[in-house]
Amino acid sequence: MIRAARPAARPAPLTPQTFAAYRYCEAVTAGQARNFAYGIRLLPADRRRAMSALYAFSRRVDDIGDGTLEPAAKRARLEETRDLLDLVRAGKVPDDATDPVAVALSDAARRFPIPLDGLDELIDGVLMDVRGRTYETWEELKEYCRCVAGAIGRLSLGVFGTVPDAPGADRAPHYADTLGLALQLTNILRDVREDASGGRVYLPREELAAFGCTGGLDRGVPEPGADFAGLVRFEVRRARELFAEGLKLLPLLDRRSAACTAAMAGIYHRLLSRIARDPAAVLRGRVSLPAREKAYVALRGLTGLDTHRAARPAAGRGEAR
Ligand SMILES: CC(C)=CCC/C(C)=C/CC/C(C)=C/COP(=O)(O)OP(=O)(O)O
Repeated sequence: MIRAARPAARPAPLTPQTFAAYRYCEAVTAGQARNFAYGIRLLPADRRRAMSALYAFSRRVDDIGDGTLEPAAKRARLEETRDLLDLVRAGKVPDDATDPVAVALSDAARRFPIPLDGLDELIDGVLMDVRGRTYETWEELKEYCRCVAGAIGRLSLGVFGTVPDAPGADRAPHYADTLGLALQLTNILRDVREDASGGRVYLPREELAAFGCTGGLDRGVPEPGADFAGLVRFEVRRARELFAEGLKLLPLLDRRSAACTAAMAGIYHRLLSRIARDPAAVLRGRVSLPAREKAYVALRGLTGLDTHRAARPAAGRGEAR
């Protein structure tokens, strides 16, 4: 079980090489984490660095999956990444190794009880993508979401820790995992058209069929008679339930980790509300929040305000349901 928010012993100072490696990971995070960077920025330096290392490693895995290589080459690259992870886990990456992501992740894993097996799960999830797996039911899709997002929640919790003697702290991994599911389902709704045009359909086949949405999403034009808005509202309801459960994590975290989590979740929760108000928007393009709104949500994360709103049931907020 994860307990202390900080390692007990006074941490060793960073070597120049690990400092440079973290700088690289922080640049990747600042440049590419359009949403999550807002939360990560709220953490104290040691946790911010560790989260950047996790982000940079995850980004690499994701980029292999989303890239243009042939499936066999993608699988080979993913297995190479797994081999690198084994070296990190075994403590066999020296500070002067050439790969800054491996150096930073190794240092982070020495400082925090990060359950690195979560990164194996991420690789497994991306392998499902590469193999073109589709999902018949929510139960099946949930397994995929657990690998690619629930695992990120559990890895993050390793960096955050829980406050000492918090009642119910043993539930923290479950809440972190569930918050990851909420984020991933939101992501799947947001990217439904882009993914469909790349030949990837994540939403459960039986649910697509129940709403008559069996084709046309790649062109942004559901088939005649399809109830696309109904499908989206159904998935939004599910995502909101996952948010409500996952956000029970917040009282178990210290203020800065709670702020980071609240900012990440708050931004995605607002994205979900936008999608709920106008389901067809996801067929027209990528739904996103303006930078100033993300900054505002992050600020509210620091005060706990947005999180409480996200954790409340959504009834009566004037959105299509
Ligand atoms: C406890 C805790 C911190 C839980 C959170 C777990 C977490 C951060 C999961 C990430 C999953 C996700 C939706 C990734 C999308 O990345 P992307 O690069 O597609 O995102 P973007 O396009 O929105 O920037």
